[in-house]
Amino acid sequence: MEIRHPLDTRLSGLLRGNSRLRGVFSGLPSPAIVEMCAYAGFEFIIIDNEHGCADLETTENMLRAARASGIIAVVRCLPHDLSRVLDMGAGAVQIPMVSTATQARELVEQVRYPRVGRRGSAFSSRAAGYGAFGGMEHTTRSNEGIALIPMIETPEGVENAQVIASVEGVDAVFVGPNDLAHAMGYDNNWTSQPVEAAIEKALRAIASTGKCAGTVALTPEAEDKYAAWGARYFANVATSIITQALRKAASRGQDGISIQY
Ligand SMILES: C[C@H](O)CC(=O)C(=O)O
Repeated sequence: MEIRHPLDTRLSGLLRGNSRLRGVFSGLPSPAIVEMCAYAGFEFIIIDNEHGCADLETTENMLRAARASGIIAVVRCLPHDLSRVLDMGAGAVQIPMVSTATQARELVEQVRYPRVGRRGSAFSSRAAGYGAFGGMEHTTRSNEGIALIPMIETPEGVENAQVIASVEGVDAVFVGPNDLAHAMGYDNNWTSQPVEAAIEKALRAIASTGKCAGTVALTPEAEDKYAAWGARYFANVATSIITQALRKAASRGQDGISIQY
């Protein structure tokens, strides 16, 4: 019998490659949405534990659905949830509101076991196969394979994009355009010129370090524009896609309006 390791470490390798990666944020607390995104053809899903109502148990079941269906799972969570999210088997974590290299280094400490960082041990957790893949095997697989993706969402973060991306142990940096627009005083108008200029500045700075840059891309045109600025990791928003499709169906195809996220 072939046994699949519960801790999926594929993303860290892909982030070091050259190809574009496409995924979706999902605020919906459901293993079914994970499977739907996998069967739709997305490479990754960002299980949202910053927003939405997914609790930790549902998140663990969503990680199981990802492993079974083949899609890569990233969990977006706040730093104080990192320990439990990693123990339940997240192979990639995306952390909001990182504005300095010091904050990024602190996240590396939380995500990596000693001697690299100071993550607490739970070698009988799901991530370690409930002990079946514990010990040094688990330490090495986790320290080398878990992808850490800080999110830049403030003007300070944009200024520090290069040093944040340069932190050893950071695998990619994601620019959150909506929060950045808010922080810059443009409400959620992240297509306004000054916000676009800040997104471009951050993406170019991240890419200049050789680390993978990511952001939200809702259309192929947007993806191509951000790719020209150095991005390679693109996330759409599942709830918006679904609502938009439902609205179109409910209006018998009349209402093709694009939904904000
Ligand atoms: C879809 C996400 O909430 C993206 C994000 O954080 C943003 O600020 O934009």
